[in-house]
Amino acid sequence: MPENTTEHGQSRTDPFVEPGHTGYTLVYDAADLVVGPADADSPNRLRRIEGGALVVADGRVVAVGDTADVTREYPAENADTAVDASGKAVTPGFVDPHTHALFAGDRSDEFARKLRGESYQEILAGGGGILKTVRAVRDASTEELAANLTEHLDRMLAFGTTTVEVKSGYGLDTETELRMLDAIDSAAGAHPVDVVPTFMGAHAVPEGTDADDYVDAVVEEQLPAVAEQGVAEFCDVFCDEGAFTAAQSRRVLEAGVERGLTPKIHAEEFARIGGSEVGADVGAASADHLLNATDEDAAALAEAGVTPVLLPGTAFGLGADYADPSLFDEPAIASDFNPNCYARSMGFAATLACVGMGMTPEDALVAATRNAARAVDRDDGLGTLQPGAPGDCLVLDAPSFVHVPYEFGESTVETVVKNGGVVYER
Ligand SMILES: N=CN[C@@H](CCC(=O)O)C(=O)O
Ligand SMILES: [Zn+2]
Repeated sequence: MPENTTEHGQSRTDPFVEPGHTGYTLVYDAADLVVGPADADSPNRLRRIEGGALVVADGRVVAVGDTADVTREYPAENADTAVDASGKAVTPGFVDPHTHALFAGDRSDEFARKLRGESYQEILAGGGGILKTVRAVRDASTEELAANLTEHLDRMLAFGTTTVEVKSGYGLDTETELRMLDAIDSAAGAHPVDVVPTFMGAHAVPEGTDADDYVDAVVEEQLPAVAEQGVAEFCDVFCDEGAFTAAQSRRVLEAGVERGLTPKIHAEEFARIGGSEVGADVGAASADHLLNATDEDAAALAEAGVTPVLLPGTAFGLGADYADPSLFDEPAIASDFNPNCYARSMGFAATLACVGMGMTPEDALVAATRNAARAVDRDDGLGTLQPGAPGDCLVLDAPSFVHVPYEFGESTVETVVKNGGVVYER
């Protein structure tokens, strides 16, 4: 653990410092400091500074610019922590806006079954897939669930994720959905990664249950209990063939809005059944997957200000056609880490976004940071390193940010700074 950091490596909570005073973290001499998306009128997609420096105080970026200029006001010798980034790229921490990172059990057998030709939906219809994980989660204690999530958060942090959304949805009854959300809360409270909790009771129809009856239970029992406990920020639904219809999805999300939960929707993943339209109508923060979305869907989402979240790892793992990013305004990308998509790395998602979906490295980086922050309704500069933004950044063992997607199969992340504290060093 570096000096001047707390148990979890968080920065000291000194009051906001005046220039020249102590109480700040400095990252300096970066070969390629990526501040974030450039101004709309700039010819470049990203604002990048060669030889750049960054200062974080009280958890927020307070200065960014050329190292000589920045260190005149914030010298290295006065810093609580000074990180020499010579020859290295520095980027905002990754925001992963779609995961099912809390689960139990093992579904590696299904990987082999899918390779032999069984489809995801056939496996689900036969009681496997999500339903297999539901059985394992119901059997696990809340402590075991929290420990599982902590292990995944550790790995995600090492891969550069500093904010992650995590869904419930493997309980499918009030007690287990609440236990999942409690486990998310307890793992999150003891971990440097910021965790955004999402209630997803409408993830699958439990075995032996009528779908409409189950939607009644989600709306009348689960949602009120979740809202009363204040343990979720978003409400999500799997709107697809073999899961919930557009009408059922609308009902769940509208009920969530009434209870103060912001909607999200899994839309047009396997079949185009109207999820985008529902997402647009209910004012969802994001519509996710979108493999089968059309121009019309993309236009509806754009008009309603819904962030499209593309999940290239899912298509890769399923051997399916990727979503088409050119349809969408400012798409985000996410890992979709879950037992069906065992990929915790946003760097890998960025590689697939480039190689599989045809995004540029610039677009992939913005998708994994600023646009991903929008998908979880964060508008405080998260996903950028502009002054005022959270002090979450990555120092890469590489000379430019392009190495994030370029070096696939391994991670370029050498140091992770969260709220100004060094929380991971390789
Ligand atoms: N498609 C629905 N839900 C998850 C998969 C969950 C699972 O298979 O366990 C997803 O977003 O990919
Ligand atoms: Zn999902």
